Amino acid sequence: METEEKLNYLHTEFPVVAKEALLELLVAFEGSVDQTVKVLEEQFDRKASGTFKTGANVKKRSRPEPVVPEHKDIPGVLSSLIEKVPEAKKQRVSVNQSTFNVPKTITRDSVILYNKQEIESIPYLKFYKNFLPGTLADELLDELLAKKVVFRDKHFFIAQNECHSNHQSTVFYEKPPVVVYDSGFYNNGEEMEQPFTGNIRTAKFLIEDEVNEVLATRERHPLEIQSDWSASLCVGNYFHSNKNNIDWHSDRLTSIGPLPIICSLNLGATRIFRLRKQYGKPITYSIPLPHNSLLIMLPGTQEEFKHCVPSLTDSLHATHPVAKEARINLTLRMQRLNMQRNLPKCPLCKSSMTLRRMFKKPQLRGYYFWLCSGGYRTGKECSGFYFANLRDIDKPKSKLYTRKVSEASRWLAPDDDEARNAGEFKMEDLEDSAVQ
Ligand SMILES: O=C(O)CCC(=O)C(=O)O
Ligand SMILES: [Fe+2]
Repeated sequence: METEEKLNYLHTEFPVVAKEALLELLVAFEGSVDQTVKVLEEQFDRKASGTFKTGANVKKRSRPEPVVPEHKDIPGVLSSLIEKVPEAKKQRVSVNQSTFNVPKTITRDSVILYNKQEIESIPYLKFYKNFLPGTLADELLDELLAKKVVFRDKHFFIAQNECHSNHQSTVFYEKPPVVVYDSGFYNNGEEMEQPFTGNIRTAKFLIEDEVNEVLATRERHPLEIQSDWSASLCVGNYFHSNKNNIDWHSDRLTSIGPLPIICSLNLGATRIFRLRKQYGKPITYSIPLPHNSLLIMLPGTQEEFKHCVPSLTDSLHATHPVAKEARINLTLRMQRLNMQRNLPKCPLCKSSMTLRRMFKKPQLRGYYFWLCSGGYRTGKECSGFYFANLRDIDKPKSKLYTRKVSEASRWLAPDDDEARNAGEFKMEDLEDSAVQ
């Protein structure tokens, strides 16, 4: 049988498993359909679209069995399946100066990370399968599926063209927000924010405990939050089907500050989440995020990487017994409230400004700056710019901008020798690379 025929056969038998995953298994078993089928049978019902095998614990509603979070890599659907591949064939992949110990590449520029160990080979990530007690995750999913109407399109402008997102979003807050997330970017002028529900609050407490345990093991950079981490808001994204996606971006720092922690809780269908370094060799990491998985993006992730959820056919790795193709992603974030009280206004047009970090030129990489966001909101482009001086970021009153690069805040990744060795910054460097 030709590979294509084998794949078609496997796909008919296990329609819930994406072809990309089937191909990977097939290759790992050197083309043996029998062996591939054996491994697949351990995790999936044959010809049972959308239904995962739950072993002895088959439940009336085909729900995965509730699991008490142990915060270890609890064996689960795709990951355990891939772990059974005889030889994980690790190789070192060099990403610019960073050398992560990551698993086998699918192509030279694309790596799939399936389990905790593989995902955490990227030092900015923490991953937990079945993070919440199963009943809580299921209830949260049901609750959010029923709240479909509160999720709306986001509107914005790119190069003066009005755009709207291809997925729907909302923002949940602890109480009426002291400061609306991203100066109202998410609510597009409409009342869109929702109060935290009991289930979101419970999930938030469990996530906060985990984050604070992780933080206790790390050294903190002075620009990071210095207190305990506590999520003041939760951005919800609703992907009705595989056609919905979120484009490449890094999360806006304007209200959550530099070096933020963002916790991404996944409910419903398993979709691929992609990460790509902002500079250097363009390797893409693909991470299937199943129902009730938690991905913690540690400080530096937004600075160093872009991420997306593609709508390619292979992005849907598995449907969910209840949600089918629908996926809801909650990202918990902590606002830097004092910083938001002191956000600068554009020196040219007085609009609000967004906080970004330079990454293209090694001499400039790492400097934070403010850029006028007028164009993004209204379509009227404006090039208002300041360097960001974030030294007093958590003080109630502070001046967070400067025109002097010598006063600007900078963060470089620990392995970014290219930037460290790049020499002095020159004003000409700024002219052609500040706006990116
Ligand atoms: O849905 C996801 O996994 C990512 C969501 C995201 O990137 C965002 O809300 O900024
Ligand atoms: Fe994001």
